[in-house]
Amino acid sequence: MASDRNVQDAAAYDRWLTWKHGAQVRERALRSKTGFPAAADPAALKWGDQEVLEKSLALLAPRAEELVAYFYADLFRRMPSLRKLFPGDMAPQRDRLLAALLALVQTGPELAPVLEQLGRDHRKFGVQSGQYTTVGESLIASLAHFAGAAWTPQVQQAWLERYLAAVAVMKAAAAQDDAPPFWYATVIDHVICGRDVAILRVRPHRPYPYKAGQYATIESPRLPRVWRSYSIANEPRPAQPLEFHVRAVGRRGLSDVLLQSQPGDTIRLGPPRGQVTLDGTAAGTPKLFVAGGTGWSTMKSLLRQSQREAGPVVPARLLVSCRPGEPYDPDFHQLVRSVPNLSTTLVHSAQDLGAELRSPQVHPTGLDVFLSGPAEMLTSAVTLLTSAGVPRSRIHHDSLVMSA
Ligand SMILES: NC(=O)C1=CN([C@@H]2O[C@H](COP(=O)(O)OP(=O)(O)OC[C@H]3O[C@@H](n4cnc5c(N)ncnc54)[C@H](O)[C@@H]3O)[C@@H](O)[C@H]2O)C=CC1
Repeated sequence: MASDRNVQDAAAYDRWLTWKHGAQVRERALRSKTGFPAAADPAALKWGDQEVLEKSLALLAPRAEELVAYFYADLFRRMPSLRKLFPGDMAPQRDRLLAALLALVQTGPELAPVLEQLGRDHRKFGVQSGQYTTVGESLIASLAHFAGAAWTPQVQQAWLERYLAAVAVMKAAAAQDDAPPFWYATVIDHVICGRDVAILRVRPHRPYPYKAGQYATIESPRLPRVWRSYSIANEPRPAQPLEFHVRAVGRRGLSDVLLQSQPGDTIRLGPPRGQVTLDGTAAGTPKLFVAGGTGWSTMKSLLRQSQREAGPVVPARLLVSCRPGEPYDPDFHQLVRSVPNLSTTLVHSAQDLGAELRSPQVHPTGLDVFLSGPAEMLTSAVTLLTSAGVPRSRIHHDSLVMSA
């Protein structure tokens, strides 16, 4: 029998659910009345009682993974047509939902900007407004099932309010967004650099407006409905192809599939996203660019943009942490040499990067910092820089926790 971590389609979910919980429990869950209202009144949004939600989450946490698997099984039983909106491999999807639920309870209304973006991003999946109700019904039924006797009317009310508030924010943002939900683009070429990175160039079929430092989500027909984020490594210029840096991870995920793409392949791009841009930073203030691995692509775009628009970046420092034998990018040395007053340091370990970030000359007063790389690198760099006195508001990086 499949384990709850690797069941991959609706039928397998259903078999797993029946095996795990018994047919009667499953039927009860599917029939459960959640009292789910048809729509939330946006003028009277309530976010649910924080204390009640936190207690409920703490109770559910030990079985959270099971709960999420149960939820998707329940959802696809209620509305089998929803299955086609999701990728074949549901494991990453379940992890995302779990992270989203945690953030929703822990962060509450302050999560609104993230939810707005999530709502806009869901347009590219073709989600219909009414499907949010089915998802909500299924979620409440799943929470109720796992909470057991602790599922009181008060707890249900808190979860309902929180879910409805989140969905209202997502739907409102989606309704106001008049940009295309996605763009088609044709692969021009890809060049393998080093052992396992490809520099991929694609041409969108219609203008794709973005800012240097932003990223795009990409989907390939070779792996339908799997969207992943990649920085756009060049600065925006009319009619210029977009460049992405993709490292093989060996799990037959999107990066591996993109490494096999052929000239002429059509892919889809989600709308450009991301806060790591030069917007709001003065041209003359000191800047620190910190890149880890293929996070270099974000810095490449920012450096090219600085070069084109504002002349020399003065003064600026670039720290790149990469694997031995890298940087992989054949443009790297020429580009960094061509930016006047840019001082560049290459390191090959987290420890050496930490030592550089601790060095006082790396953070002069008035500094703006731009970070891109593995999540662990972002976390440790933010901790080191803020404890060295760099204001949090001057450290720019993207969090992809709830990206769609
Ligand atoms: N491909 C893209 O367009 C972009 C990728 N990213 C993310 O950047 C990462 C890049 O992956 P790889 O190239 O495989 O990177 P990698 O695994 O080669 O790591 C790059 C460097 O990050 C540093 N690092 C790792 N963990 C650290 C920690 N805990 N503290 C401090 N430094 C640490 C290491 O020094 C390492 O050399 C991925 O997580 C990817 O999601 C971010 C932005 C854009």
